[in-house]
Amino acid sequence: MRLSGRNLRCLRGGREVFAGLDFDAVAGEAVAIVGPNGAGKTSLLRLIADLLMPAEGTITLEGGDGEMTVAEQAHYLGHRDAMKPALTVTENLTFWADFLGGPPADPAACIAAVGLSHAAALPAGFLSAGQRRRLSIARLLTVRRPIWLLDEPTAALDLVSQRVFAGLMTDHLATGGLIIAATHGPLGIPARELRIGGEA
Ligand SMILES: Nc1ncnc2c1ncn2[C@@H]1O[C@H](COP(=O)(O)OP(=O)(O)OP(=O)(O)O)[C@@H](O)[C@H]1O
Repeated sequence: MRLSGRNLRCLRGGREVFAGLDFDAVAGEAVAIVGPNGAGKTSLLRLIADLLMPAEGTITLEGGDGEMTVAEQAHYLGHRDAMKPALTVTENLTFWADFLGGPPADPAACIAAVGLSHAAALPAGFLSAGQRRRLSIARLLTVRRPIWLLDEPTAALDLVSQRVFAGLMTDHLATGGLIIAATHGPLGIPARELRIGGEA
């Protein structure tokens, strides 16, 4: 599988954020998008996730499911954790599994994988920032999608959780997945750098 972008141009609010941007990511590989604040790291992830339209350029996927869009084969984990605060941790995951479609993994196993079993019955609104992020990471595991698009995924994670997450990313890559992550810090796994907008 190869995900590629060619000659991408991105406009936000009528202003050019970047132009002429190329990228490639292949199965088994992590790409870290780095660059200063406002360079367009989140915007690039949103272009790939089909949440924004490029002003120019193309995004193509070779070796994926030809009947599905890139977005349908991707998980997008934004820097704001998307969850329903009144639903419990387990109910949030069940909701996401239904919403995303496809054969769901066991919610209890996904919750255990991110170390949240003790909070499974708690409303998500009661979770700390790091626990919310761990619940978002559990969403990546509920339904298998080969492309992970991650915006500052390690923000709010303590060192133990960062190591757990690194293990989950390594497993994902080892099973043919690919990861593109916007990050200001180390991702915790080997990653090829895609720098946009010059030095941070
Ligand atoms: N909805 C919007 N309308 C207008 N401009 C926007 C909008 N969203 C983002 N921008 C602008 O687009 C530019 C790129 O933003 P983006 O969030 O992609 O940058 P980033 O590299 O992820 O930044 P950071 O490192 O601070 O997270 C910024 O100048 C931002 O102000």
